[in-house]
Amino acid sequence: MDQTRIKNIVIVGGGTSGWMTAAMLAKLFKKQLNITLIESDTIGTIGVGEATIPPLQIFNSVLGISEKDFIKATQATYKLGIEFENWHKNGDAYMHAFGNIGRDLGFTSFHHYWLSAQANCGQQDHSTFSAKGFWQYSLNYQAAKHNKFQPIQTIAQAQMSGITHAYHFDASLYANLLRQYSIQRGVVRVEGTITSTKLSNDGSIDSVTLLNGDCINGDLFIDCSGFSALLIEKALGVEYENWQHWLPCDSAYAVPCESTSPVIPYTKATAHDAGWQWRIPLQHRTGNGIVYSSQHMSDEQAKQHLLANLDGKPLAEPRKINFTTGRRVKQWHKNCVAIGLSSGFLEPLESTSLHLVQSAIIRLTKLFPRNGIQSHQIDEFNRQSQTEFEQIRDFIILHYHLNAKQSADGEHGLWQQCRDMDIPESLQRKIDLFKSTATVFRHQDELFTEAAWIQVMLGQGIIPSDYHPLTQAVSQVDLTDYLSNIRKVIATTVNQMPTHEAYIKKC
Ligand SMILES: Cc1cc2nc3c(=O)[nH]c(=O)nc-3n(C[C@H](O)[C@H](O)[C@H](O)COP(=O)(O)OP(=O)(O)OC[C@H]3O[C@@H](n4cnc5c(N)ncnc54)[C@H](O)[C@@H]3O)c2cc1C
Repeated sequence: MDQTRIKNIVIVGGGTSGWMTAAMLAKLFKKQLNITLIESDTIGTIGVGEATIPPLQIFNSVLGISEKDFIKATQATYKLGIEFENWHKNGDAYMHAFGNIGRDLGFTSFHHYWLSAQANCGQQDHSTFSAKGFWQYSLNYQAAKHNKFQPIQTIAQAQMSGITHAYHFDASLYANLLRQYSIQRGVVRVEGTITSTKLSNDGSIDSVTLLNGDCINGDLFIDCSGFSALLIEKALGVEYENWQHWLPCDSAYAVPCESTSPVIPYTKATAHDAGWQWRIPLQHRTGNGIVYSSQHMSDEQAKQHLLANLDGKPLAEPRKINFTTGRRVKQWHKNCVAIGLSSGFLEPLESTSLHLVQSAIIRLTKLFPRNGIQSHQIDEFNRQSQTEFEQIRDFIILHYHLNAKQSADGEHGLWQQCRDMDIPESLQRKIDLFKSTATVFRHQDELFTEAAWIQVMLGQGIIPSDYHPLTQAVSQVDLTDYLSNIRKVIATTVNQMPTHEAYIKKC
């Protein structure tokens, strides 16, 4: 491959992915790179993507942006998990709360002890040991449902972990913050619309040309152009692997509404007949959207459903977004790396897109070419990206597949279709193992934790038929004490926490 020193970086797109990439490369590589970012005011950004998962804290901290500054600049709130309403059956609710649940004993995860206690509890204590009772052992869940928040690392006296949090934030304010940050560190911002891309003889990208005729050359191009995938697809022809047969929603309407009090510290994802609706509480407004399958719901029905189910007055007209779930077959091809929506899109259900942006940036940084781009670097980048996308895909399919919902269109309805579909073998193995032994195994770098998988599998109605034999090493009396002690510790801790709103006001 080319032995040229990689020095001139061109980022195409100024959405969240473009500015996150620019900010991190400028911070880490300092003056070693000349970074130019091209964004089009005429085209604008997608303007959604406001719920995150915990690792974003690390991203901000590497950039040196304090939590306090971030919360102020982006009107952010804290997020302790996602509540799934009507996903298993209408009327049911459960939460994917971040962080651990209970306290493991040795190598055996907490939920095995809880299942053992549940199996032996008799009639008298059924509320404590019903499936819903599991969340009494989640500090995050209890804090979320009591509208409390405080960063707590550990509860040392009980040897339990503390609060694990992410954020809800205004995506355009975050992009503004990172734009200022990047420009201060030498990133050159060019406003303009790209009309053509010139390729070199070896098929890599030589330059892009703007509507005003300016031509911008680069050694490495980062395609952050969103769903238009201007470079990776339109210029280089890299294919897209369509996953709609597993994740059939393909449309959304988004609309902000006035915020309501209290500002809750969790996202709500409420299933409806043909998809689901999100509620993302920010300090100054609530972000809402409806995600649906256009085969099962018309645009007008979706818009009306969304507007009829807002918690406050709408602040704008609902905006339509079309998407195709799937992934770019090669996210790095030649001298072009696709980051953000150009690299693929999974359902927004578990708020994973910005995390995928973050991890692609970290991966690119780790594999960053010094003298010329090597094919081994490209292959490793693509291998890791594929694994990551597939693991997250499986977790999201789990929510759709394990449902016991009735819908008006019966066997032709979305939920029946999702129940009946063949799922990836990797996911089937996980479900089978949990059903029969309550065990969850994750691959080393897998994003979603054991606690996350357990909550969604229990929440979606799996009752494991067995649990780990090591639970039998603890007497029934000790087991009861151990569980009641955890419940007490959590209740006391939550009781002492300030309300979410009070904590934000102090930021
Ligand atoms: C319905 C929905 C809900 C979502 N919810 C979440 C969520 O809760 N959490 C989460 O993490 N993610 C979510 N996402 C994903 C999230 O919105 C994106 O990952 C994030 O906004 C990054 O987008 P982007 O920067 O890749 O693309 P965009 O924001 O679309 O930016 C593309 C940029 O490229 C520029 N551009 C395009 N073409 C040209 C051209 N010809 N010339 C010059 N510039 C050009 C545009 O002007 C823009 O600046 C959601 C996505 C959807 C569709």
